[in-house]
Amino acid sequence: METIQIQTESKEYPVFVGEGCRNELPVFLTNHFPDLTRILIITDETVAKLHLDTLLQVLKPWEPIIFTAPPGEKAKTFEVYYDALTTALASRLDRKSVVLSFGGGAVGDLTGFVAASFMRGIPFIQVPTTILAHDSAVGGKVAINHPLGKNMIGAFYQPEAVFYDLELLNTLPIHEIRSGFAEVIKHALIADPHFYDWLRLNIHNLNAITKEQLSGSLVQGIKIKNKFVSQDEKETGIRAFLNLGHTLGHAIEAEMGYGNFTHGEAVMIGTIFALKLSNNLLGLSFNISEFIDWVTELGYETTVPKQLSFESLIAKMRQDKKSVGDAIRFVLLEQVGHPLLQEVSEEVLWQELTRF
Ligand SMILES: NC(=O)c1ccc[n+]([C@@H]2O[C@H](COP(=O)([O-])OP(=O)(O)OC[C@H]3O[C@@H](n4cnc5c(N)ncnc54)[C@H](O)[C@@H]3O)[C@@H](O)[C@H]2O)c1
Ligand SMILES: O=C(O)C(=O)C[C@@H](O)[C@H](O)[C@H](O)COP(=O)(O)O
Ligand SMILES: [Zn+2]
Repeated sequence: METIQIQTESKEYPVFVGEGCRNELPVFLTNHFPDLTRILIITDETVAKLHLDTLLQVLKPWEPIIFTAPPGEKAKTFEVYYDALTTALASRLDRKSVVLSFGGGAVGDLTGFVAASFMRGIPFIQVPTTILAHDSAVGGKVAINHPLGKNMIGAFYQPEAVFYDLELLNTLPIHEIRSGFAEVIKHALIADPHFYDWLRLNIHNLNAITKEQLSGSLVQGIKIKNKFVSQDEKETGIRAFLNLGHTLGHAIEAEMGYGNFTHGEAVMIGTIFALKLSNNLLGLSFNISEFIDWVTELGYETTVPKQLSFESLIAKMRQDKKSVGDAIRFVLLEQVGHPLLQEVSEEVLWQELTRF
């Protein structure tokens, strides 16, 4: 088992990564929460069916309360958030209780926001079950969606610990592996040219990725995320670089209807778009066609879905959290490993979308 220590301004906490690391939960709970009253597990229907028994075996002495959300982005609605809070209240959670997220990024984002807002904040622990969650379970961005924009209602609220048990990833379908791996590629592009080259040379089939390749990629992704989050917890500066591919990616997710396009697959299209902008506006010399060939081999879509209009995508991008006034800002690359945040005019966006 590997431990990565996350050090933010508001909290320091461990991320345990390894097969079977869920078994360390009881010792952690006993040591860190001697007065623990109740545990509320927030999960989703799919994860509950596949893995909840395994977790309950470990947490048996605490007789946890369970709230089961619908799978995927449907977990990140105001209604589900409200229902989860109702369960917390009806089950008489108090400030000595712990909320535990058991699922992917959607469940994690929901759970974190429940924990952040219940009684103005009670502790929470992340037990992620997707590849994507190497990103979402770390760093404390918690949120639900609004029809007008992704993750628009939320908080910065760090977990007490992350138990990333890689055994739980074995049941992921290929499109979720692909979605999660897009954030691994993003982490490499913004921070680590050697890691990026290694990925491009070694990863050609996401169905056949070895355990060592996967755990190595996830650990490296978490370390890169930590580098940004530890210096800029609340995204006043460099944390925004973790948003490479997300300006267009979030607009695609919202316009397609949340859950109809996976987060990572939308981010990959957004990343290709940002790389093209970087080549055209910053003189980045990046071989886009080679990149597109590689990610096509991995099964990613590489263009904006035909049914989406540029007007509506640009309107959504205007509402992105990185926008200042009406100015849309993109994370671009000067080089692999050297990101920057740059305003891109709507006129340029329109031109680039037209030839994308
Ligand atoms: N907070 C952050 O920093 C951050 C970072 C990246 C993404 N996100 C958010 O995370 C979400 C996407 O994350 P995700 O893809 O993990 O989300 P998810 O929770 O929607 O999981 C994806 C799907 O996989 C299923 N699933 C989960 N674990 C499984 C398992 N072990 N086996 C089989 N199926 C399983 C889920 O039921 C769901 O249908 C988005 O809402 C995105 O905005 C947040
Ligand atoms: O942690 C961050 O910061 C990120 O930007 C990570 C992203 O992968 C993630 O999708 C995040 O939820 C996006 O944040 P948002 O502020 O653009 O909603
Ligand atoms: Zn993301």
